[in-house]
Amino acid sequence: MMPEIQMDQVSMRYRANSNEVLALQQVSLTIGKGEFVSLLGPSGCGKTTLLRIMADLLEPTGGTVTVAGKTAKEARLAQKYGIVFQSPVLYDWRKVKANIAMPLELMGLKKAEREKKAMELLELVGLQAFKDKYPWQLSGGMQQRVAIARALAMEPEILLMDEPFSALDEFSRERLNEELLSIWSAVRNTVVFVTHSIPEAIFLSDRVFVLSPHPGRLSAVVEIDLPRPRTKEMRNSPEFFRLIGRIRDSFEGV
Ligand SMILES: Nc1ncnc2c1ncn2[C@@H]1O[C@H](COP(=O)(O)OP(=O)(O)OP(=O)(O)O)[C@@H](O)[C@H]1O
Repeated sequence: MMPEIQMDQVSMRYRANSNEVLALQQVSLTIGKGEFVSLLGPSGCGKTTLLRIMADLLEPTGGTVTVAGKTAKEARLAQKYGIVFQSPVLYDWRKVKANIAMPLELMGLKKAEREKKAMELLELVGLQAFKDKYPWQLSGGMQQRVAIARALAMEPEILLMDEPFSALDEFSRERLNEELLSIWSAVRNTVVFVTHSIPEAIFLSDRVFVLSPHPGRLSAVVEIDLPRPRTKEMRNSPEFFRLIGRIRDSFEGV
């Protein structure tokens, strides 16, 4: 496995007024190129902090981060990242296709190239029929698919997703999990997915990094040996329940 993201003894200490919070304590991990991993843990364990450090949106107070042999900052400047946030950050005044084409426009691509690429991305996320709608005319799940398509527009080597489906109902969320895997099977980049849902982390990932709070640290790494492609029937399999049990156990004693 070729390493894509390496974190060595990464710590993050926040200072708020006179209080200090140790959000991450000496986290070391390696994520392989083309791997799908989840960062899983209860609220406040430092998942978002860890993701932001990977993306160079936040500088750690200790430790080092290496991304594809570069520093996180170099990787950011080389546009290695696509990011999807919890609530889709879309431009309300732009139609769906124009939202997806936005990064391509900023890169100075010609109109014909932008159109072609935007249509490919719309097809990838199954939203061709909605290309001329405005974001507010779509459901929450569809908006998040637009945000995913836009994050993929620059063909990022790494896709960082911060609880992208947590605002959706359980049914939409499970469907979006399946759709995300089908998109990923076409793209096959490295994905780091933040969630506090154990079944979501299992269903999606090759490996699950379990974090525990106060201070935030890596408490377990669980290999998900379910075959791919993953199917919804797998959610009811004994293997799936065994993995849920294993991850629950790794939280105990925290
Ligand atoms: N800017 C900040 N200033 C001070 N403390 C912060 C700041 N950001 C986060 N923290 C604290 O750091 C810890 C980790 O926060 P973080 O948001 O990374 O956790 P999380 O696991 O992503 O939580 P959630 O699932 O609720 O989003 C928490 O105790 C939080 O209160």
